[in-house]
Amino acid sequence: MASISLIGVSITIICLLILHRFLFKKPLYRFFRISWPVLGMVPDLFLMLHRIYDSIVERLESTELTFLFKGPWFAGMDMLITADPANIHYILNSNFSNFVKGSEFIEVFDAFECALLTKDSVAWKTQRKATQVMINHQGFQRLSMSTIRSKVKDGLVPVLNHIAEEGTTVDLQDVFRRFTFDTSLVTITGCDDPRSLSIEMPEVESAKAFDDIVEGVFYRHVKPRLLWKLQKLIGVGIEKKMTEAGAVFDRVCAKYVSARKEEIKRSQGINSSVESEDLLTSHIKLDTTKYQLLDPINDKFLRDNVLALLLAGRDTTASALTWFFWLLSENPNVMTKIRQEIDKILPRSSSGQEKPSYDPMEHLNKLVYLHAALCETMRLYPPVPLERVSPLESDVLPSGHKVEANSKILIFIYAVGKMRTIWGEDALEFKPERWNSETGELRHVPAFKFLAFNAGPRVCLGKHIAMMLMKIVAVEILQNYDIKVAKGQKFEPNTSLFLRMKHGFKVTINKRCSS
Ligand code: HEM
Repeated sequence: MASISLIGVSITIICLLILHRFLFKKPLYRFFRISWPVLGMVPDLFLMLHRIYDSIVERLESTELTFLFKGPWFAGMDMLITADPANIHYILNSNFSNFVKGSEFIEVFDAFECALLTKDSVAWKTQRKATQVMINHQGFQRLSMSTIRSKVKDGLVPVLNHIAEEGTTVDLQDVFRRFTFDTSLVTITGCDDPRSLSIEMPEVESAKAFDDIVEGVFYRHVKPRLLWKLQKLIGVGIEKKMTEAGAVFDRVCAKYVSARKEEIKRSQGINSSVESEDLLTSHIKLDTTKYQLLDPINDKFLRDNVLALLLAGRDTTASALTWFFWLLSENPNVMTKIRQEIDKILPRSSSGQEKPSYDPMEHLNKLVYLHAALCETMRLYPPVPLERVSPLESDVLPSGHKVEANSKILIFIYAVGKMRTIWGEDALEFKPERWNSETGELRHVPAFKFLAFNAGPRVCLGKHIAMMLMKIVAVEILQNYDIKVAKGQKFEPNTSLFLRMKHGFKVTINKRCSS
């Protein structure tokens, strides 16, 4: 009886709060404060959905960087949210073996079941070692560099030139997502089909399927487990879309796998020194005497890894590039400084010229201010905004918070870069200078303060390639084009696995006169 009246009181208060929000168009309070009977903090979550990231940032700042989000009773949605570098260092490094992705993470990411992303313990260690060897392989590095350059020349430049000539507006975020999709597809599968970045901007079935899977995985994170499982069972809503997308991906990937297997068969014994090698080929050729836990004979193993590598490389770099060009438009002095550095260090190239005027390996590392501006972008807008882990055994974090075995911990990467206690009073300002020393060199920043690429033993394996790709694109655009942001847009992050711009990034483009 008592609990029924508690529910009644909760519902009445929530209705009043919602009414207040709609009548006065502003929230009663700015961040999660109240855990309601039965419903936990879900009403607050609902009221602040339109500014969820900033609400969590404010709450973290007011609670010494860690707080417990309470979900509804029995929904299994309680989670400890932290942005505390001491906790993060403990979880991702000093007590790494106790913090795993966990069984619920694997359920949520079931489309990636056999991939490195979902592995823990010994299986993760073996697979990470194998993937690291493949990514560091000279053949893959060569393929990545030549693919990025050719996609700039044959994909990006013609599209930017076309937009400039037509004088129309384009969504630069969409352009970058297409660019990184096409680039990743070649370096991961060895296939250059379909090409999503062209003047026609075609809708590509596999890119759409990929988006549906990512969207579905995100909703599984925020819905009660029983609800999405039920939706999956009866095949409705986003779960239905995910199943259909999985089938598209199975079909497309089977084509890539058989093409690579054919190619390997054809080239057997012909050439032992590999000029360039995509990651799918490296997976098929995996030495199972060395990596006994891996199963390259199994097509599902290959398919899940292709999908996970696309996930790792596509939206991450596209997101960082989008926020980078927006921040430059807001900070023209930074843009001028980057252009001056490029002009000083790189020989001038004209847009899309046949041979690059610089050697990426030799010259790009010298662009320290550009490097700093990219890091500063990802500090404020980390492409992967959060990371989820689960303790194997109950533990106490350096902040004093107790965490039970199998509970959920959310490392809120988005907040880490915004905390005044971590980055100083100017934390919200875009200042690439904070990454450079007085002599202009790159300053060392502890990985647990700058988490965009994760930290500790599970740090991103594609960081070097991602930085090269972003620098090549940035140089090409800054040397040859002026980007003008279209008026009347709102710039805010969406809520997804990746930090995209919710409404896109519409710009007009002018070609710069070469001096
Ligand atoms: C700006 C671009 C990128 C950012 C911000 C980024 C960020 C991250 C983050 C935060 C993680 C940890 C994910 C987790 O454990 O849940 C991660 C892992 C990983 N990343 Fe990246 N990434 C980027 C580009 C790339 C690229 C281009 C590749 C591939 C060539 C790549 C390959 C990987 C792999 C294989 C892992 C899994 C490591 C492991 O679980 O041991 N990443 N990345």
